[in-house]
Amino acid sequence: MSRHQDARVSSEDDPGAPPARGRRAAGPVAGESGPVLLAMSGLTRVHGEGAAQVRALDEVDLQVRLGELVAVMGPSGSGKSTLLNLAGGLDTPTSGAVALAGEVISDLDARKRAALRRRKVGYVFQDFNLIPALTAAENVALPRELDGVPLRTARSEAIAALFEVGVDDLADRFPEEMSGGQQQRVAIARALAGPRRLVLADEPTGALDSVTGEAVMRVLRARVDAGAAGLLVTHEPRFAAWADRTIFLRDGRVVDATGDDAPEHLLSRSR
Ligand SMILES: Nc1ncnc2c1ncn2[C@@H]1O[C@H](COP(=O)(O)OP(=O)(O)OP(=O)(O)O)[C@@H](O)[C@H]1O
Repeated sequence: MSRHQDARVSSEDDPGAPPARGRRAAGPVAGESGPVLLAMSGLTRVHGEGAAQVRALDEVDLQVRLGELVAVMGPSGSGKSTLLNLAGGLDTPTSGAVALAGEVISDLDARKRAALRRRKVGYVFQDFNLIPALTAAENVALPRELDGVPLRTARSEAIAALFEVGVDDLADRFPEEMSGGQQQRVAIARALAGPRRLVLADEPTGALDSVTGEAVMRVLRARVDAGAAGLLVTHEPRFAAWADRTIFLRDGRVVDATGDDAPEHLLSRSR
C-alpha cells in the first residue's frame, strides 16, 4: 500500500474511538519524526507603543519536525494566535527568527513572505472559510491556482487531497450541501493540497460537536503522520491529546511543555 493510501482516512471513521495518541503522549519516539520543518528562536512580538505596549510573545523557542503535531494551549490573550501568525509568516516578530524548511522567513520582505507562505503553509480556521459559490474541489484548488499552478494540475492535486481526507466523493458538492465535519475536512484538504507541508490550525474543532471534532482530529493526525508538520491551537485537552506534545503559553511565554524532547528550560514553570 502506498504512503498516499496509508494516509487516507475513511469518512466512515469510528469517531467514538479513543485517540491513538496515547502511545505518543510522552513525545515522539526517536527516529519516528523527520527533520525540523519549523524553527522559531527567541521569538518576541510586541504590539503597540509606550504604556499601551503588549508583549504578546516573549522569547519563545519552538521546533516542529515533519511527522510531528504540536498542540498550543493557554488562557485567552496568552499569545497562541500571535505564535501561529508568526509561524506562518502572516506577522513579523519584533525580535527573534522563524525558519521554515531552513529558510528564515522573518527576514523576507512582505511579497517574498507571502509567496513562501502560499507554497509551504496551510491554515485551518474554526469557521472553515470555504467559498460558498465554489465546489469542494474548486475551493481546494483555488489557492494553488492563485499561485500560478495550471488548472488541471491544481484540480488533480485537489482531488488527491480530498481523497486523503476521505471526502473525494464530495468533490463536486457545494459547502452548503455538506455537514460541518465534511466542510472542515475540505478545509484541511485545502490547507495541504500541493507541496505545502506545514499546517497551522487555530481551533479547527471549535465550531464542531465533539464527535465530529474527534473525526477532524483523526484526519489532521493522519495527514501529519503522512508527512507534514502541524501546530494546533486548542482550548480542549481531549483534542490536544492527539498531538505528540503540548506547549502551554502564559503572558507570551512557554510556561510548560510535555514530551521527552522538550528542552529543559521549556519544562520549567519558573520562567
Ligand atoms: N494587533 C494587536 N494590537 C495590540 N495588541 C494585540 C494585537 N494582537 C494581539 N494583541 C494582544 O496580544 C496578546 C496576545 O494575543 P493573542 O491573540 O495572540 O492571544 P490568544 O492566546 O490567541 O487569545 P485567544 O485565546 O483569546 O484567541 C493579547 O494581550 C492581545 O490583546
